[in-house]
Amino acid sequence: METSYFSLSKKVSIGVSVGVALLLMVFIAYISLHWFIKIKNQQTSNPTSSALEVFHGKISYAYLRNATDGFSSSNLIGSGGFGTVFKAFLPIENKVVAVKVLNLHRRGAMKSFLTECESLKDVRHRNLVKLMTACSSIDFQGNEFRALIYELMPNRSLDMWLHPEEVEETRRPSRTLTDKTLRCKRRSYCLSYKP
Ligand SMILES: Nc1ncnc2c1ncn2[C@@H]1O[C@H](COP(=O)(O)OP(=O)(O)OP(=O)(O)O)[C@@H](O)[C@H]1O
Repeated sequence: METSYFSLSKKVSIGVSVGVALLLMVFIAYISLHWFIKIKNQQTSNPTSSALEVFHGKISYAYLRNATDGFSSSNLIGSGGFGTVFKAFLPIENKVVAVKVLNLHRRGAMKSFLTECESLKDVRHRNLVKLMTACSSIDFQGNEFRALIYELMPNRSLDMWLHPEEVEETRRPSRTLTDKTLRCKRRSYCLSYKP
């Protein structure tokens, strides 16, 4: 009688232990799954941060602002479809670089930023400009700020050598529609010209 009582209590305690262990495992699995989904959602809702993970050292807005003398026109190199390029001296790295500040009001600028971060992160080629790092921050006015930091090409762009007067034009603050049309026409003439 006593033996069967002991074997019953033993069975009950084994059953309870197995039940508790199973519950604990289910709980741990639930927490891990929840945590994994949360991290995954954070990455997709903020693609900039995942794109920037590739860089060893991110750079702050204040640091870039100082390095370009407040993005002064004296440091302006040129401007393109999605932003303006400035020459900057990075004191910690003791290096002169080119900083492309993206104009986020321009449609496609953010996409261009993310694409460049993703595509140029591992590219090392003597004929391609090296993307050193990027800046994803908020400026002093509280606006989103994105910049790409490239190795400075001292000889400037191929465009500068082919059409120096056109590149100088882009440094001017504003161009009229006629100026732009003439520039496009000259470009298409150059492209269609075959010697
Ligand atoms: N790494 C660099 N070093 C020196 N000058 C640069 C560098 N990157 C850009 N520049 C200068 O800044 C100008 C603008 O460059 P940006 O990349 O914004 O325009 P882009 O080449 O016309 O490309 P897109 O319009 O597609 O953005 C170039 O024409 C070039 O003179």
